[in-house]
Amino acid sequence: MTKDYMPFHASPRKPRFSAPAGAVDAHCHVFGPAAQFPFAPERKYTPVDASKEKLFALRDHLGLLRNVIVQATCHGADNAALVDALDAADGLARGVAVVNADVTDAELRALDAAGVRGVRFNFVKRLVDDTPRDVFKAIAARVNALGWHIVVYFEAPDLPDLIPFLSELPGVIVVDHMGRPDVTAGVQSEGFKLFQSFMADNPNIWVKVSCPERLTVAGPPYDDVVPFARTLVERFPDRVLWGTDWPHPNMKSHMPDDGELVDTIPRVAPTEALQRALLVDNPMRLYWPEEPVK
Ligand SMILES: O=C(O)/C=C(\CC(=O)C(=O)O)C(=O)O
Repeated sequence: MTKDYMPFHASPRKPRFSAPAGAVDAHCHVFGPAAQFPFAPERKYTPVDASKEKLFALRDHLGLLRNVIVQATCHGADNAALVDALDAADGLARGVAVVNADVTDAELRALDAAGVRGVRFNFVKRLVDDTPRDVFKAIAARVNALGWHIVVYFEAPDLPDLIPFLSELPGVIVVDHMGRPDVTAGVQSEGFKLFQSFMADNPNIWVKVSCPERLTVAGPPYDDVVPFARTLVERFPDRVLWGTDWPHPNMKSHMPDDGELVDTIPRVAPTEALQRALLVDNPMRLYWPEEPVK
């Protein structure tokens, strides 16, 4: 395990907020178990095992119904642990994979059959080595043909450089963790305005209003992050997703209580209509389009 790695919260409290029926945790991970699914040799961190059983128990404890499990960098492009979790989820989980340029069409089809609906491109330098943009473009075209979308993870200072590239990618693009704004700069900052105009100019850009625990400087209950998420939910109500980010790898300041994270939802989505869009309608449209939402 990475030195000083913080394990996930052992006993999160029950949220006070009751999520609407059918709510989706649209950003979470499974790690290992390493004995069965070894971590990637090129990884930048080694986490504590975070099993599918623990993830599904947390889902139930928090009053959520479904998960979108996102491949994390510690497993590289080996999606075996992700597929194992999808197989065990009884249709209640979908996945976002990581693939290399040499992935075969048969491997992509197998991931699709397992419930993968997106591919993740990671630009965060502490997590990955650089991937040439032509490689990402080629992968994007191939997964677009399967009807998948693209999830991108970057930090706010990298957005100006990435905009031309991201604008060329086909299909829906989902930005992780609000593009990691500097919350100390405030919602009126140039950086956050740029992010919003990027969304306004490109109707295919969606955003996860997730990860207050990583973005905060003030700490729980995340008063400094809530205005950012609320701004995006109110301005782009049909293009926002929410997720726990469990098991919160690489946290340094504190380990969040997942019950408290759920309780930020009514603060970022203050009406029932916004909560339903954020937690049910939007993720269902992207990940379970074949299921009628009641
Ligand atoms: O949980 C997250 O989304 C964020 C991560 C880890 C990650 O994304 C990865 O390893 O792929 C982070 O900021 O360290």
